[in-house]
Amino acid sequence: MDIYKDFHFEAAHRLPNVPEGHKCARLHGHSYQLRVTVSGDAPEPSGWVMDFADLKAVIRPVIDRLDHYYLNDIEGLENPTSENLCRWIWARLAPTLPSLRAVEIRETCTSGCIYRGD
Ligand SMILES: Nc1nc2c(c(=O)[nH]1)N=C([C@H](O)[C@H](O)COP(=O)(O)OP(=O)(O)OP(=O)(O)O)CN2
Ligand SMILES: [Zn+2]
Repeated sequence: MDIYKDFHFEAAHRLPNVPEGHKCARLHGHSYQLRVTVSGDAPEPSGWVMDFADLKAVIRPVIDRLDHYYLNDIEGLENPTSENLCRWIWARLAPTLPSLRAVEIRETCTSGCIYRGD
């Protein structure tokens, strides 16, 4: 069974490796949406995979590192595509969240990435 928790953060970025003239080479920002999914059984007596509050507590520090920052300045996010952002978040959650199933980032209403690990 999969459960998930949604978050959002505001951040600025530019993509340094796009072709000349690409709009994303310019500094711009997004209201990022993040969904983190974990999987497991939901046995009684808890009846849950894990407490949503515990999931939130694990993810919160990662959000705090991203919210209202210029992503390119963050180590490991020098090329802050959605794909690299998913990998970066995964690497920080996986050690304390062994049941991690997916990290999803939405940059805009129409664009995003789902990462399920390598
Ligand atoms: N595979 C990827 N492609 C692009 C990424 C990315 O992270 N991975 N990022 C961008 C830009 O960050 C851009 O801000 C978002 O791109 P786009 O979806 O083209 O944005 P629009 O608001 O213009 O979308 P429309 O729905 O087409 O208006 C670019 N590509
Ligand atoms: Zn962008």
